[in-house]
Amino acid sequence: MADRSYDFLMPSVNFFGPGVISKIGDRAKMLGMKKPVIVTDKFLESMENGAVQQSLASLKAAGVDYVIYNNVEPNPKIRNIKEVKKLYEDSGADSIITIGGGSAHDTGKGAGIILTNGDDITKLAGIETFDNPLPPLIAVNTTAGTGSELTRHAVITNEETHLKFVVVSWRNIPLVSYNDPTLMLDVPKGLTAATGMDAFVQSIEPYVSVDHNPITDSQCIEAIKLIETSLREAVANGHNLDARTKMVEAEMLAGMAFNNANLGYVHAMAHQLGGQYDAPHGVCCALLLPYVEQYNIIACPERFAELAKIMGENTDGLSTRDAAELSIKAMKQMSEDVGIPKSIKEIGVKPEDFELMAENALKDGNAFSNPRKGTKEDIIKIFQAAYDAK
Ligand SMILES: NC(=O)c1ccc[n+]([C@@H]2O[C@H](COP(=O)([O-])OP(=O)(O)OC[C@H]3O[C@@H](n4cnc5c(N)ncnc54)[C@H](O)[C@@H]3O)[C@@H](O)[C@H]2O)c1
Ligand SMILES: [Fe+2]
Repeated sequence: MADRSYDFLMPSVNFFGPGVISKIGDRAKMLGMKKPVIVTDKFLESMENGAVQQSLASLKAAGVDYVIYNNVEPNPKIRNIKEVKKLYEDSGADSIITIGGGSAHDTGKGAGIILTNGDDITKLAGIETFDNPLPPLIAVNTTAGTGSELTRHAVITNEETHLKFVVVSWRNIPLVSYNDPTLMLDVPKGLTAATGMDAFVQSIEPYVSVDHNPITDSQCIEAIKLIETSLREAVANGHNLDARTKMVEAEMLAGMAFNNANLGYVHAMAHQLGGQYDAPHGVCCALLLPYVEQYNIIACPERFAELAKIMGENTDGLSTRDAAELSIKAMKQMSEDVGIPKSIKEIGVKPEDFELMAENALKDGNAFSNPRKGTKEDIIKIFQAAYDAK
């Protein structure tokens, strides 16, 4: 473990539970918001009685004016944050409300960053790279999920270079976030699986990260237990409110854990697949997870043996190493059960891109907390293993 001094970041306020969204108008007013830009996409805007329509009704009832940006794209691009900035300035807005999954929140954070810190966000990749606070930001979360509604990360894709980069700052943490599981009841199976696997990976990577501490460990352990008992059910039976609620609790715990203990090579490599092929983030993470962690086992076998137990494997009488291997088996089983494809080949990844993606993965901010230090050749081998998987 690294030295024992660390900052610990928590969301300031998260309103949690069925129906909490109905109060957003009053809260926005309490925060002094007069005209927020609503950052979302057309699909979410059109959902009958969905997160956007419920939020707008509540804002109207509270007398809060708004303008809508409805062009959020998955793996949000620099053009998206510039469009939000322009709308904000042209309309005389004073705040931001993001409604959606990680892409909506990161678009809102990215726009907030360039509104107060200059136009070129590519210069701000890294940790604590800017000084000025973002405009007031509320995040209404509709996936379980990235945890972006409460994290200090903004993940943006440069559409010209196809590089996905992360701007990390405590100033990115939304002032207020909403996690109302009733907004997630109609998330389709594939999206439930992909976003749930993202939360799963975000509870495993901080657990084995070099930056883990007892607080993040407890968050990871509880998140994994919740995911083990509820993700399969949420995929099989989306209208099960109990399973959806547990998945939201899990994604929040995972978000808080990686906000502090950071991630690892799964995310560093998944960002390359997202940037290069515009592939869904959770699917990329799930496809890489067992192969990265197989590589990581020798760095902390006892942590992986503990993971196996937490995931419900019977490790009685096994050596630490054999128990650790069971955690990899459990990761693969979870992916298979929720219907994730088997290999990165199936999502169109091309081996000729491995070398460049490996180079860039090692520069990604998430690479530094990985428990085993790899070379470019190691990362290429991991991509190859995830490609050959059957
Ligand atoms: N900032 C962070 O801390 C952080 C952490 C992990 C991942 N991310 C980033 O977040 C992005 C992925 O976010 P995501 O996985 O939440 O997906 P997303 O935000 O990209 O949304 C994917 C799709 O799901 C739809 N959708 C969202 N909510 C829905 C609902 N309730 N019902 C039906 N459809 C719904 C959206 O319209 C969209 O088309 C990636 O860019 C990833 O890199 C950010
Ligand atoms: Fe993630």
